[in-house]
Amino acid sequence: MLLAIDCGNTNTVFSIWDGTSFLCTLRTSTHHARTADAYFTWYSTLVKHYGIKADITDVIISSTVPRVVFNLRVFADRFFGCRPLVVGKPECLLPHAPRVDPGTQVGPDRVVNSTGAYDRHGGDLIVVDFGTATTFDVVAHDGAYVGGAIAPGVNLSLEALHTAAAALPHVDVTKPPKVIGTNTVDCMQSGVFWGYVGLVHGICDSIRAEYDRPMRIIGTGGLAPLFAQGEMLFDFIEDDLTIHGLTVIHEFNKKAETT
Ligand SMILES: Nc1ncnc2c1ncn2[C@@H]1O[C@H](COP(=O)(O)OP(=O)(O)OP(=O)(O)O)[C@@H](O)[C@H]1O
Ligand SMILES: CC(C)(CO)[C@@H](O)C(=O)NCCC(=O)O
Ligand SMILES: [K+]
Repeated sequence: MLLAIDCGNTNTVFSIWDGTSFLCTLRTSTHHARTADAYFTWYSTLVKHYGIKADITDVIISSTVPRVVFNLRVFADRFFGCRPLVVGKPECLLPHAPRVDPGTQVGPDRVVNSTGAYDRHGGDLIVVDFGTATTFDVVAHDGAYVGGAIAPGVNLSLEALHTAAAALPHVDVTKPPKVIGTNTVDCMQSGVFWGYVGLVHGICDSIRAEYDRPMRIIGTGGLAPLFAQGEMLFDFIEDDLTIHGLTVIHEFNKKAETT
């Protein structure tokens, strides 16, 4: 069985894939100081809680935080006796190499999202991921990541408002009842919610104008469903795109090993 690990700047997701379906998905905050033993304590407690019989033989990791990879490697080696595949390392083969400026280190999550989206939908896509950053990944007709855009994440923007302005409270993102807010919280939520709706529309329209073929748009990340509410931003919404992409890359490497 495969343990797929998606480490973002805010959250880390572990998902167990038995080759047909995901047995469980576990989420924790990302901390570079978390040790291999701490990962295992957390992991084994939850796996036991859910009554899952997981015989992990393989581990694949995508990490936007380079420092966490060391402890995750130790975790894989110590508890599952395996050498993990790490997306972005030379030994981890990709079905489609990114086509970007020389020397660019594309975020592994963006490469993995592109792979997962291409596997499900074919090429000519824009993948919009609402994580710590809001990223736009352009997937070419052949499945390669060929660029995109990086904007501040939704929660980051709300946090920045609260941090920089003494009179602005901490608020959670939600769709406000109206655009014209009549109290501080509604005004902040309006600015961020409608601001991001406009940002996603604007960037996707501009990408489409710059790209020479029709494109479909896929929304992913925890906040995609919120932004999709009645706004016609996406052709598809997928909550497991990054983890799915990891299973595709793992499969690709397994096949390459045996041929
Ligand atoms: N299934 C879900 N339903 C509702 N909210 C969710 C869900 N998954 C995540 N969230 C929330 O949505 C936000 C975005 O989650 P997501 O996992 O896409 O990115 P993140 O973990 O914030 O960022 P990163 O992946 O960069 O660490 C988070 O604040 C998270 O608490
Ligand atoms: C943009 C983030 C932070 C989104 O998780 C990540 O993909 C990243 O660190 N990227 C590196 C730069 C790039 O993708 O071009
Ligand atoms: K993510």
